[in-house]
Amino acid sequence: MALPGDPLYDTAALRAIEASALAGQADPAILMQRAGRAGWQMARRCWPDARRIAVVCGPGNNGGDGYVLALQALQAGMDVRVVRLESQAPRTEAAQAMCAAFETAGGRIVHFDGALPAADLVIDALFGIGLSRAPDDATTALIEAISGHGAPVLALDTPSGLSADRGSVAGAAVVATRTLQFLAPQLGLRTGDGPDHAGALSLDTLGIARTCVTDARPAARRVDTHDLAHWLKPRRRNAHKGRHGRVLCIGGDHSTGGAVLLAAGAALRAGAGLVEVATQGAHVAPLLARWPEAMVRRTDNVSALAGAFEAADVVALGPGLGRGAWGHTLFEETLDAATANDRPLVLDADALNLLAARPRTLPAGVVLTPHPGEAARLLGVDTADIQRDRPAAVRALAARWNAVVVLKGAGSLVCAPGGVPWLIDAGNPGMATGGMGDVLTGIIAALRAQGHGAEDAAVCAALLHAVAGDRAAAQGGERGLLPGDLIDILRACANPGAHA
Ligand SMILES: NC(=O)C1=CN([C@@H]2O[C@H](COP(=O)(O)OP(=O)(O)OC[C@H]3O[C@@H](n4cnc5c(N)ncnc54)[C@H](O)[C@@H]3O)[C@@H](O)[C@H]2O)[C@@H](O)CC1
Ligand SMILES: [K+]
Repeated sequence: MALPGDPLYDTAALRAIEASALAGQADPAILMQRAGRAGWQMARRCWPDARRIAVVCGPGNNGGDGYVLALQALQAGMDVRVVRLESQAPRTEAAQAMCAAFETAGGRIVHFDGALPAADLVIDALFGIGLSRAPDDATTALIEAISGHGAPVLALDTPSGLSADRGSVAGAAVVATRTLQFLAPQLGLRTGDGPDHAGALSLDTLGIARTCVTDARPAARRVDTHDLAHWLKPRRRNAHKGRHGRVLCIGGDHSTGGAVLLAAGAALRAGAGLVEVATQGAHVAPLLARWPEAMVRRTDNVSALAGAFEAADVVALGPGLGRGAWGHTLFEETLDAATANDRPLVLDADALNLLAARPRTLPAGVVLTPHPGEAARLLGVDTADIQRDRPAAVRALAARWNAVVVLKGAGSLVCAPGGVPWLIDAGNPGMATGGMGDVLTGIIAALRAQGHGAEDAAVCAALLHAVAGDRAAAQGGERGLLPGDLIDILRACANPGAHA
């Protein structure tokens, strides 16, 4: 069956796509011509009333695209200025040719002196996928002038200064109104800082053969609401509760009982057949009052759980576990028992911190759900290192722990060892609330219990979580969004097709 989602590419893959598209082409500048023309058509379509066009050109082929666009605009009778730093005259042969053609046609080039000319539209053709270092002071001033101009900004290929691979910004990057990507979609525009800089996204494949793209290895696959149906099929009519799996949630030390309550509720609403909770004695009654469908027991260690552990199809460990003696004991004993009984595990929150502090080999099929801070501890680096290159971080985590990893945060990434990461860019800032991760853990456990493999359960759960967050935010706004609001709406989202 075809994989769900849309592939996204990094710079290496885009270079390979370009090389295969150009193989056998007599004119290597053909793609630049098409890119500049596509940019001008997009500008006309989106801003038909713009008459004064400022085109900021850099020294590479992205600048070359800008000169082609500038010539097109000039020939259409617009008032066009190309603006560049004095030190950034075109350096590639193709860009030099496009610049010469613009000048020959009477086009004007001005050097940036701290301000851009008055314009109805600014074209950002400073850097594309060839960005290789943080911009210096003069370049930063130019980037800030583009973003602060006030007119709409159309970025060609990439908002200048943003890493097309990682979605990170070293120093400064253009904030565009729209970005027109060339050849194939870039991962960096969809993760990290990318969405805040790219604005609306468009793609022009520049007329290349489809196989040039399909032969390249994607850097990630992006899944969205409509992909839920790939995993969440209608149930068989003769279903019974035993068929939908049994989840055991372990956690909720004193003062953090709500975490395991949320995980259990999410597991129920994501369709687990049976949910059992092992927690501190004080939480048994409140948990039963909120979720009478759950089986709740007090526990001090796994031997007290014997039967529950063996009956469970999946064990979720971590929500509210804490790092005290109680959490420590349950952590060690659950991992021993899961290894001995071959039970799939979902590890979250303090189970991840305990794992980082006491590394051990994990049994097969584990799902880890770190936020960037937990991810940093699991790799022994700083949180900033994780955020600088989230795609590399999720791959490294999956390889280091031989587990499926959900790296949470804006643009969540899910990766199996040696695999291509999945990107979930649904979700919203309202979801940055304590307890949201517990809901995700419960959903993963429920899907795992219903028979999905570790990777399928993790990516589908992360998507379902984000979609539920967006639906809940659409109803009542982002500020004040609570994990419980997601649980309330989860059922509607977990039955795609039933509620069109
Ligand atoms: N790769 C492709 O498939 C195609 C590329 N085209 C365009 O060409 C772009 C790639 O061209 P290039 O490889 O020439 O790269 P860029 O034009 O993106 O930038 C590279 C140039 O900028 C300089 N540079 C990089 N970072 C800098 C910094 N921080 N401060 C100052 N200078 C810096 C480099 O020394 C080099 O001269 C694409 O993004 C796209 O816009 C299009 O013409 C058509 C197809
Ligand atoms: K650009």
